[in-house]
Amino acid sequence: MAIENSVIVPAYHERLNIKPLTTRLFAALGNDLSKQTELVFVDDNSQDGSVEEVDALRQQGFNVRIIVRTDERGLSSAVLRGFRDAQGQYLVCMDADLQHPPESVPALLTSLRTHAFVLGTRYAPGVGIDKDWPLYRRVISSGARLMARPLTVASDPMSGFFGLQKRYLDAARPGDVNAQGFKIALDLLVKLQLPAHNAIGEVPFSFGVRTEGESKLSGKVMIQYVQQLRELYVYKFGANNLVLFLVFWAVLCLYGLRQLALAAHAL
Ligand SMILES: Nc1nc2c(ncn2[C@@H]2O[C@H](COP(=O)(O)OP(=O)(O)O[C@H]3O[C@H](CO)[C@@H](O)[C@H](O)[C@@H]3O)[C@@H](O)[C@H]2O)c(=O)[nH]1
Repeated sequence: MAIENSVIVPAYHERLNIKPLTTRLFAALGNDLSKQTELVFVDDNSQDGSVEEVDALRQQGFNVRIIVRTDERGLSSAVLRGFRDAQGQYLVCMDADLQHPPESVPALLTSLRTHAFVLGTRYAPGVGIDKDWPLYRRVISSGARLMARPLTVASDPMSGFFGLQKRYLDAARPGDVNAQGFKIALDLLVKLQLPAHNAIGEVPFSFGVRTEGESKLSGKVMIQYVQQLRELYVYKFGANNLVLFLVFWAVLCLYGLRQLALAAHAL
């Protein structure tokens, strides 16, 4: 049976998460969907046994493979590499660390049949973010989301759990999509030529906490986000509206200070 769906997982030092993610994903897909779906890890030469782990799972019959990059590092560029290499027309991106539930992938794939882009969202009734996700990450995430508000109508553009139809990516100009940093979904939402109506579907999911390995979010990634935002504001509104960007930056600082003050008050 032809491969229609590719699930792309950027992975750096994620050996311990590879097996649970693979088994949970294919269990959630069930027999029929599993036959049409490949799982592709894009690893940046972790050298932690991830390759052997994937090989063992493939020998057990799972349609899983791993691309190892030796000349590049970074989440967004790893995702783009996986998308380029994918066999399927329906692409899903998710983190390796199980914060994105593999059980929600079938819903994303279903929604992709009728939408060009589907976003896994943590901001919908009945779902949310695990209470153990650190306060400083919540503050950063809320601020980052606020700053992206003028760029897209999507409720959770910071999400790393999303899908798209490959033809829209194929139609983008080479080099148009920003391969730096972590915020690949936001970049694609702004830059791809999506249909005017009913382009974006949303699938609510509950964001868990990582139990194995560590987050790779660093100060450098945050600076890359600010640079990316500046570029996106210019892309969408033109160079003259950079002032908009600065206003939002100011709002973000005030919001962050308010959240910190509230947190300090609660201690
Ligand atoms: N290949 C590769 N993968 C990477 C790299 N950096 C991170 N990854 C992989 O990308 C995924 C997410 O990285 P984390 O470091 O776990 O990110 P996070 O702090 O949990 O943040 C995630 O959740 C946020 C939700 O607020 C998202 O905003 C963010 O984009 C990311 O998806 C993981 O599978 C991780 O191994 C890299 O340099 N190279």
